[in-house]
Amino acid sequence: MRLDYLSIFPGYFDVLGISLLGKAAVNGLVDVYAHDLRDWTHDRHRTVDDTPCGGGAGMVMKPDPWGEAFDEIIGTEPDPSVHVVFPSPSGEPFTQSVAHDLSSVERIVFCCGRYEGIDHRVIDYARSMWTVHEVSLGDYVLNGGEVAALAITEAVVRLVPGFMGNPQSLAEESFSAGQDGLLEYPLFTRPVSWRGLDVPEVLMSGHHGRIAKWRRDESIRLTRERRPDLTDSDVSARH
Ligand SMILES: N#Cc1c(-c2ccc3ccn(Cc4ccc(CN5CCCC5)cc4)c3c2)n[nH]c1N
Repeated sequence: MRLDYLSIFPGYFDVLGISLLGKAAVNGLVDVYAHDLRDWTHDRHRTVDDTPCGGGAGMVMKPDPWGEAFDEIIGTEPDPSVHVVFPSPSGEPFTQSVAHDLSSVERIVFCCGRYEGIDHRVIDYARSMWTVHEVSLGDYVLNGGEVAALAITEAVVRLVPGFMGNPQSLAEESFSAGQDGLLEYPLFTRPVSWRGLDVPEVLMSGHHGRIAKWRRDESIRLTRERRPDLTDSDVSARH
């Protein structure tokens, strides 16, 4: 999998050389390339923004540098196998399902906007050439797309076959299909007693049926308390 990042702050992506992602890069599972959008400007100030047409606050990212960067990094021929991700406050929700779909893709290009966003013609042009995902991490405001691109990267790459040491742990996670969309149960490890707090006895019983039931009940309880939106009527009926 090749990952490209286009940003006026390419240094954000230095972190991708650390930990598991660094290991994946070393193992050849993932190739990471960060690009400075200003390398495709031609004026003395390396300008990437301008005032919004129609007025309004802030600045908008000019289309020209993006177009020239696309030509050099991706190419000038349409190729639907290239997936271009635009993190955006007005994007569709980024979900585990989207992460799963992207984990089988060979090439992803992250376009990280700043200011008030990117001239919309850049997204329209990208849609005419490649497969585009305009996604939002959630209902809160970031200052740009870089942090979102890092989060999306981690969510996607950990699903790439061969990346995680123990693929079984992926199957048991919240939001993965196998859990009925329920939140994960509480986790415990040794010591059994810590500052007057004990591991629930059932988990030390060795009785796998009771343990499985306790975990299921906890997942249902937590989901009903914290994420009623995840417990549709069908799921509720089953629990
Ligand atoms: N993913 C994701 C994101 C982002 C995100 C992603 C990409 C960019 C590029 C620039 N910004 C800054 C910004 C912030 C707010 C606005 C909204 N406007 C402000 C005044 C009228 C509406 C426009 C841009 C970005 C923010 N924020 N939150 C998420 N979940």
